[in-house]
Amino acid sequence: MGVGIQVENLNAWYGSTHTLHEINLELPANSATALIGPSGCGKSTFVRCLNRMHETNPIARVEGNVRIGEVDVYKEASPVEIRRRVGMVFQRPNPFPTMSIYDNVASGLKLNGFRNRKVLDEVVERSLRQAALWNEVKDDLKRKSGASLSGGQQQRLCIARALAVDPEVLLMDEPASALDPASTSKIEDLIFTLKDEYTIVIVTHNMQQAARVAENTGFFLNGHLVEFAPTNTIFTKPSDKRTEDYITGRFG
Ligand SMILES: Nc1ncnc2c1ncn2[C@@H]1O[C@H](COP(=O)(O)OP(=O)(O)OP(=O)(O)O)[C@@H](O)[C@H]1O
Repeated sequence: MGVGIQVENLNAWYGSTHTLHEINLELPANSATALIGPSGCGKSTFVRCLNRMHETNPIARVEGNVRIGEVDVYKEASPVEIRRRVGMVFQRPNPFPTMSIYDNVASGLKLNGFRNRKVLDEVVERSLRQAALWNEVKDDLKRKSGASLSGGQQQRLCIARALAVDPEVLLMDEPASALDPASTSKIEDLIFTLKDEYTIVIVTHNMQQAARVAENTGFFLNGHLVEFAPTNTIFTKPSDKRTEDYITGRFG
């Protein structure tokens, strides 16, 4: 099941550059939230703070509180534990190129010491079905490598890999921006069905995509969260002039 995310007074830096300023936000469980805003406004930095990826950069720093369900991300859990609970999918599909499709999906479990073949088989099938890829790859699971799939299939493989460790939250940083329209549409359909079981945060430059998949949308500008509201409100009656200027294409 997905869990809610609470963010309080979140600030982030790269070196001495203050990149995120006092972000306060509550993301409901089992829903999709879209994050929009012009390039460089801090969307990726924000999602990377949710699963402690930000701190993998030696010059990066975070202050503030993030709760994923009941867990205080920065005080009560290790980065490894948080990254198991909070899966991530990136703009460019990044399957392990030399591993088979099967091993790509099973990699997280194997890393955690799972060896039971039957359990692994079940998890691989379930994850590939959830990612709507099973039917396309089931006959070549151990024969084909992750890199031999099309871009759209690779991205669904990465989604399957993220789901295999049973996360509660799925962060998707522009997951469809490198894909063609048909593959994009598959990813959007997937987001729609995955919401039943996971809480989803999706960074997107595509406002139609935000409108199609997300219940709520947050608009970032220069490291500030300008507005957070039901997606329909953001696109039809934004309360801040800057949001209106952005969605009507006056800047960005
Ligand atoms: N590794 C890094 N080191 C230093 N500064 C960084 C790093 N990554 C991002 N930044 C800076 O932090 C700010 C926010 O970047 P971020 O990637 O979070 O924005 P974004 O809204 O996701 O942009 P885009 O839509 O182009 O992906 C930018 O000014 C960027 O230059």
